[in-house]
Formats: sequence, structure tokens, C-alpha cells
Amino acid sequence: MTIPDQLTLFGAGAEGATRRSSDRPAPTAQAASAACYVSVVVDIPARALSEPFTYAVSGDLVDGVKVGATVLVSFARRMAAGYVIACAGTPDGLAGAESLDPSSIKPVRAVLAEPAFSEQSVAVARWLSQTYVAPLSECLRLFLPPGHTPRVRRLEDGTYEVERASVQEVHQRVVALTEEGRAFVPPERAVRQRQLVEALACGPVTTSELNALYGGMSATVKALERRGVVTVEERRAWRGCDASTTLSSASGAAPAQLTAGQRRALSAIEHARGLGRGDVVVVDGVTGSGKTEVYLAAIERVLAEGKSACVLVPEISLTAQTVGRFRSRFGDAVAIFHSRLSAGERLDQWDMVHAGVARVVVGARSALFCPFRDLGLIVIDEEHEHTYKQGQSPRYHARELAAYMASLYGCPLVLGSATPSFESLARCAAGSFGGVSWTRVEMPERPAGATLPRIVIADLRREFARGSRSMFSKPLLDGLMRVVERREKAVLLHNRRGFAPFLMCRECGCVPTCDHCSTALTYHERTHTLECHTCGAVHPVRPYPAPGSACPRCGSRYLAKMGMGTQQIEDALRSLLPPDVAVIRMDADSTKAKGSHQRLLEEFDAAECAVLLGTQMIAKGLDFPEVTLVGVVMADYALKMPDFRASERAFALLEQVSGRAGRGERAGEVVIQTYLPDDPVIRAVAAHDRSLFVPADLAQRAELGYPPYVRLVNVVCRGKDRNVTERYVEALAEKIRAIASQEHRVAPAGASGLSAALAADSTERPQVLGPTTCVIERAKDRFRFHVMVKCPVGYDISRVLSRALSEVGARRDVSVSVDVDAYDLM
Ligand SMILES: Nc1ncnc2c1ncn2[C@@H]1O[C@H](COP(=O)(O)OP(=O)(O)OP(=O)(O)O)[C@@H](O)[C@H]1O
Ligand SMILES: [Zn+2]
Repeated sequence: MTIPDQLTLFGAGAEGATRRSSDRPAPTAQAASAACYVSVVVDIPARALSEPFTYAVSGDLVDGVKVGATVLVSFARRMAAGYVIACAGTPDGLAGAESLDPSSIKPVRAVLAEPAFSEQSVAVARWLSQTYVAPLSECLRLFLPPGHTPRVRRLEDGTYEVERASVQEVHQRVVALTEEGRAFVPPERAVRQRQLVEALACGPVTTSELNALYGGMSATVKALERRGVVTVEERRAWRGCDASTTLSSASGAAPAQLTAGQRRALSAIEHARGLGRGDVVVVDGVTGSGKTEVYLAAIERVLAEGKSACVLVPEISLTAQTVGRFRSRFGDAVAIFHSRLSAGERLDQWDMVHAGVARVVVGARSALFCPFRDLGLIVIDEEHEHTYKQGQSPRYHARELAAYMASLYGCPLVLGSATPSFESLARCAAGSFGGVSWTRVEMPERPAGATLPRIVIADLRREFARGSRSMFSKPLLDGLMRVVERREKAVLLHNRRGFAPFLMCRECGCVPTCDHCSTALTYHERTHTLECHTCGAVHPVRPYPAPGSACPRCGSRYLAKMGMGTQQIEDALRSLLPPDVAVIRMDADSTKAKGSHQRLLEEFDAAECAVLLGTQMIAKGLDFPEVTLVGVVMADYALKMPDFRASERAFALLEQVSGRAGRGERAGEVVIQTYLPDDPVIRAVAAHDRSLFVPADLAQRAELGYPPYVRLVNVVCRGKDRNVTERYVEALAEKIRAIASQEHRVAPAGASGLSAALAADSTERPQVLGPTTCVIERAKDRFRFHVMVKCPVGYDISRVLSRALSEVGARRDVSVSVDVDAYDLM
């Protein structure tokens, strides 16, 4: 799977590509003798070029030109790479090309790469392009082998060059005993031969391994090969398969018996598989209830039928632990994808899937673009995670994409979480969405008698009133001391997410919130203002210790800026705990180097008594039975984010991190430090009962018009010139308003997923809000403005946006990003 090695040089093509309405007929010799015709999506990323163009394929190229191939074509007086998305014997066989005169159709110039994607992938790419308002070429590129995006460059002399793929495959030579070789007994004095035959007795070994083990074995191998004792075969080497770990919990032996919950979940998945429609099963299992085991068991059955499976896990939990569990169960059949792989490793893992060597893929969201054969199951673990939303174009959400793929392939989609997203909860409550059923299966218990941990809420207001200025409350301190005494382990979460700190009254716990939006106000240091990031309201403020600082609720002067990082806590822990207790800090700073993530976890695993301190990256997936204490240093960071999803996110984070405690035989305890002990989210976590906050939060979202009851689109325009950008965004907003008021478009059933039950509550027409400046007003010297659109769940807003964008037209000096179903509104 490579682009031809040699540099390919072409003279500048004078003719343009054949547009749909054939305006410039220019017959060529090749075109006249075309063996077939193809639809090609030209890889020039511009929205206007999203649709394919028709080209002719001459006889000598016809074998290489298939759906999924990358070809070189001339386009508008230049050369460009393009992707073949359809083939036909005559132009009539291609959508949109029926009226073309065959003699006017330009030829494909060369084949750059053999087919990488299937017709089903083309359907997925089209769906992505339409739903997320992204160029089709950009969506197709996601399906190419990693590192193999072709680049066509124009040189100074007017010729063109195709840059070759930077990543190449590697091969190794594998030595094996032949049938006769098994009976071969080397002579007494032939030491080398005896070593070789012994080494091969248990199976084939690579020449590099042999040389490393015994030093210079090549001559012996050659000699025995001549005598027919061994064979040497050149084989593709699969990089990225040798991640070994010392982690104790990374083995995946199947449990003797499944719990009742696990059996229920498994039979719901089997039922959905039998129906073959792409139904969705939400496995709503408390932390440590054995969700992974459900996935493993379901995958076993899929593999037994000769199909393949895709498992998405959040990037951060793609640890040796998770990977180990899958590899120890399915061995070589598992390919892994995460961002810490090298380019070569990524290519080889991709090729393992392409070659059919790996039939289970475990990876971050982009694993969905693997060249699967006969996909039989998609699993998304921790489906509520926000990392499943892609931050760059196409800004897809893996859950929505997977749901589309499931219906396309007719395989079930399994969404697992202890804290399912509100989107999934609402769809399960409605029973169906997008034309398929959404079923929730509860797994309320941990296996083997393990129980959920006891939760203690430490009220920091009271600690403050008692005169304590320490970052550890009495319950947390006592807990840590018990861990030290009993030589156990603790996990401490300190989540400093977001860029803007907030203000909080240290006496009453009040965090100033917006009168109109129910979101926390963000403190802007430079202007000394509190601002609402939803509606833009601004209030001047003087936080403590400035004179005149006053809490808006109780008048206390201790209206303080909240801000404390993990490093400060690490120092405090080290001076507090005896030196033989390992303190391991895991955050973005300490995990920069490749493998550091795994190394820190192995260190924690190996330690006799230890505290693992970290940001949200330690909250999920970790399965260490010796952890008996979990501490949350400051829950309020999560609670008071300026976002309508703040409560949902905070609950997920606190519930997940709590779930790290008491997973083994010893019971666990969780201490949550907060100034807001009465917040419904805190109460829900304390009781392990989400019904204490979810219904009220959902009701509020329905009333204020937020997802999951509406779709939310954020269109951001960026430019160096403030006025130009502002005028552009105003024109765009105006255009969206105008088109939206004409079009009452509801997506065709099943296309983007309409459920009558969910749409009923939403407003009838799209609401266009803004334009306003973004929360982050200026970034990298560019001014940022945005327009937000709220629309009913079934409304085809993407179409409106595409039309508005093409009617307003692109500007070189303003970049536009469209985020459909946006999560990040900053
Ligand atoms: N049926 C079972 N019997 C005994 N032990 C089990 C069973 N199923 C799972 N386990 C064990 O229970 C532990 C928790 O399982 P697992 O990690 O799959 O839970 P989870 O639901 O994915 O947890 P979390 O959401 O907290 O990551 C693991 O050590 C696993 O080996
Ligand atoms: Zn507001």
C-alpha cells in the first residue's frame, strides 16, 4: 500500500477538468478509447469543490483504477490528486455525468495508490461531509493509510511533482523448520546448527532475533536452508505490536461466571446483532461493574462469525492496562491506534486491518476510519467523553458517526458508561432515534462482592470557618494517614481545566453567576470584569485582596480568585507524607514524553504504598484493586465551568474518579472537598444516584433550549483585520437567517437521526444568535467572532449552512469553521 516510489514529473496540463455541464469540449486520444469512466473527488480543499468530477480511464490503467484508489488528474490547468468514488462502463452509469459528451471527458493521468477504501467508506465520507459541512476530499482523506496523503506540488519550472509517502513498510526475514527439518539431528560438533534447531523448535523466529540471541547466525541459516532443513521467508513486519507491560491488571483471563447485569447486557447486544439494523445498546454500568468484560464477550462471538469489531476508548485510557486486556484475550488479532504511536507503527497497524490480520481494532476516535472487513460490532467505551468530538474539520462526534456506520453495516453499536451522556439518556428514554432502537441496560453491581465506595463530603466553608487554611480537609487528611498506616494506595484528583479562573466567596461558597444564563461568570484578569460567556453580560469586579472586594451574596471581602495547580499539591503531599510513600504526579506536564504515561502507572502499580495525584487523566479506566482512598481536592472547578453542560461533566468526572476506589477486596472511601456541599451534583455523587440532578438539569435545558433538545451549531470566523472579519460574519449571519426563514427542512428519516419524541419539545425554526465576539476574542493575532444556531433536532441545518457559505463566498483573509453539534463554545 504505497504511492510509487519514484518521483513522477508531469508537464503542466493545459486543459481543465470536465465540469458537469461540459462547457469546454477538448477531445483527446485517450478519452476516445476509454475503457471506463470514474467519479473523482479532487483533493483541493475548498468547499465549492466537494462534488466529484468525471474522468475517463484508458485501457492500460483500468486494472488499477477502482473505488478507493488515488489518481492523478488535471484540473483547471493544474495537476491534482483525487480519490475514485465510483466507476462505470459509460458516463451514464455515474450520477451527474449522464449528459456528458464522452469525447469531452479528460483522462486519468496516473494511479498514485491502490484502493484504500470501500464503497461503504464513500457513503460514510459523504455523510460526514454533508452532516458536518466539510469538503468531501477532506473526509475521504481520513480513510487513507496513515502518512500516505499524496501531495502534488507545482515546481518553479511549471512541472508537477508527486511527493512520495514518507512512511514505508518494513520487512523481516522469518526462519522456520521445514517438515523434514523436524526430524533433522545436527551432528555432535555442529554447535551452531544445534542452537538454531533448538531455537526454532517452538516456532518461527526472525533473523534479527536469531542474530541478537546468538550473534552472526546467517551462515548457519544459509547452510541449513540449502539442505532443506529450514526455510527463510520474507514477511511484512508489524510495528506497534510489542508493547509489553508489568501492570498486574493487564491480563484478560475471562471470569468464571458473568454477573446477572453482564448477562443482561450481553443478551441485549446479541438481540441487536440478530436484528442486524444498527440498533444501539447503552450499557449503563456503575464503575467497576465489568463493562470491559461485556465488550470482550460480545467481541468473541463476533470473531467466531468471521467478522471484525471496533472498540473506541478515550485516548487517555488507551493505557497498557486496556490494551493488555484486549491483546491477552485476542492476541495478534488486535490492532491499536492512539496518538503516541510513531508514523510507522500507525501505518503497520492500519495495514494489519487492511490485510485482515487484525480483526479487532482498539483505538481513539479515528479508529473508525480503519479499512474494516465485514464490521460486526462497534463499541464506544466511556461514551460520555468529550474527546469523542473532533476539534478540527470535519468536526464529527464519534458517537454520531458510529451510529451512522452501525446502521450502514447493520451491526450493533454498544455505548458503555457509568455516566451516560444526556444525549444517550434522552434517546433511550424515547426508545428510538434515527430509525433504530436505543436500549439502556443497567449493571448496578460490581462483581465478586465488591461494593461501591462510601462518599464523604468535606465542606470547605466549615474548614475555613474553623481557621484551617490547608488544602487538605480533616477527613481527607485522616484518610491519607490511614492509607499510610495500612500500606495501601490513594488517588487524588485535582482538575484544573479551562483557561479562565472564577471567583468564589471563601465564606459562603458563592460563585457569581449570570442572571440570564445560569452559567458561572468568568473572571478576566486584565479588565477586572466578570463576564458571561453565553450572553456577553459584563460586570466590573474587584477580587480579594483589593480594597472594596465584596461577595455579591454575603458581602464578605474574601471574594477570591480560585487557582491552584497539581504541582503545589504535590509539594504539600511530599512534606506531609513519610518519605517511603511514593507520590506520583500525572498531568499534561509529566506525561509529555512517549511512554511516560505507562511508566508512571507501572510505578504506581509496583509501589507498596503510594499516592497518585493527577488531573482528569487519572479519573477513568484505571483498575488498581489496592486503591482504598480517592480524594477530590477541589470539586468546584468542575462544577462551575461556564457551560450548560457543566453539571453533566462534573458528575461524570466525580463519579468516574470515585469509581477508582474499592475495586478489590478492601472497601473504598472517597473524600470530595467542596464549598458547595448542597449542589445537586455533589449530592448525586454522594448517593451514587444521578436521579438527584439529571431530571432537573434536563428540564432546565428543555426550557432554555439546549441540547439534547435542540441542535447547536457554532460558526466561528477568524481574521487578522477586525473590521473585515466582523463585516464578513455579519453578512454570513444575515444569509443564514434569510435561508433558514425560507427553508423548513427536516432531515429525511434516518439520515441525521430524527426522533419525534425529541423533536416535539424543540422550537420549530432555527434561531440564529449573534454574531458576537467569541469568549476567546483574539487568538494567534486573529480576531474571533461567532454565530450560533439553535435548531430542532431533526432539522437539516447543515444544508442551510452549506448554502449560506457558498452564497456569501469565501474570503482569503477570513477563515470560517463550522461546528455542528458543538461542544466547545469558547
Ligand atoms: N463476572 C466477573 N467476575 C469476577 N470479576 C469480574 C467479572 N467481570 C469483571 N470482573 C473484574 O472486575 C474488575 C472491573 O471490571 P472492568 O474494569 O471491566 O469494569 P468497568 O465497568 O469497565 O469499570 P470502569 O467503568 O470503572 O472502568 C476487573 O478487574 C475485572 O477483571
Ligand atoms: Zn448571561
